[in-house]
Amino acid sequence: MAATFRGTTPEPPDARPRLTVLSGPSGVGKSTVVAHMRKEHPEVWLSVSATTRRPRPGEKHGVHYFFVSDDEMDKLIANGELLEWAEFAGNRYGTPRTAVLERLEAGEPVLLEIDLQGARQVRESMAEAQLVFLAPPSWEELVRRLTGRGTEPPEVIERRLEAAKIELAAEPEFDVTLVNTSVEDVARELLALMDVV
Ligand SMILES: Nc1ncnc2c1ncn2[C@@H]1O[C@H](COP(=O)(O)OP(=O)(O)OP(=O)(O)O)[C@@H](O)[C@H]1O
Ligand SMILES: Nc1nc2c(ncn2[C@@H]2O[C@H](COP(=O)(O)O)[C@@H](O)[C@H]2O)c(=O)[nH]1
Repeated sequence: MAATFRGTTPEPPDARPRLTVLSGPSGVGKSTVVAHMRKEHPEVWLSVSATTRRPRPGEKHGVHYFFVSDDEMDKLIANGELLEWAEFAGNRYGTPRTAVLERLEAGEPVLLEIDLQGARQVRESMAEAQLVFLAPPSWEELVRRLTGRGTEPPEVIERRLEAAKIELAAEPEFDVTLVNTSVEDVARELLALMDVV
């Protein structure tokens, strides 16, 4: 397991299922790792976020995101329905609160895939949450992955890379860093951190 860990060895996982937050710069491979992990372990519950971003080809409402209007997002925020929310590269994203709390109450392992600002909010409101940072093998590889994905125009890629500089500098705030060199290795390590295997 040590292959992709960076920094100190994490504490052994607590026996209780708890909230795990996966963050890291746009394009590092968070969704790829989570999809790989959930193929083998569908019992890991992934929160579906609300977003004002437009769907990419193939993205489905209620599966990848709840795609909402600006007005709907305003209401979710005003009504306190989000556990956390943030503006990222021109769109807003937030985690529906009730579903997360219900799953934790039911004793299920819960995973959030969110940005740095959201991770900081979760740390404030749920001190027991485990914060995992997914890092790229290098800056050049991050640029290659984000550009190679082909889902954003150049100006949006620039905004995401500007945000990535801030996110990479915040790595020490996280409990654990995993370097995404191999999707399979990182997925296995994340499962172990969540005490699923
Ligand atoms: N270990 C890896 N090696 C090579 N390519 C990878 C690896 N992990 C992910 N990728 C590729 O990198 C690109 C970005 O991955 P992905 O969309 O999962 O990133 P993300 O962190 O979820 O991004 P965002 O935060 O923008 O949603 C995809 O094309 C994916 O196939
Ligand atoms: N703070 C939150 N960030 C979120 C949430 N859902 C996703 N995200 C993060 O936004 C960026 C961009 O995502 P993309 O799908 O447009 O590429 C990425 O870092 C996601 O992890 C959320 O609910 N809250």
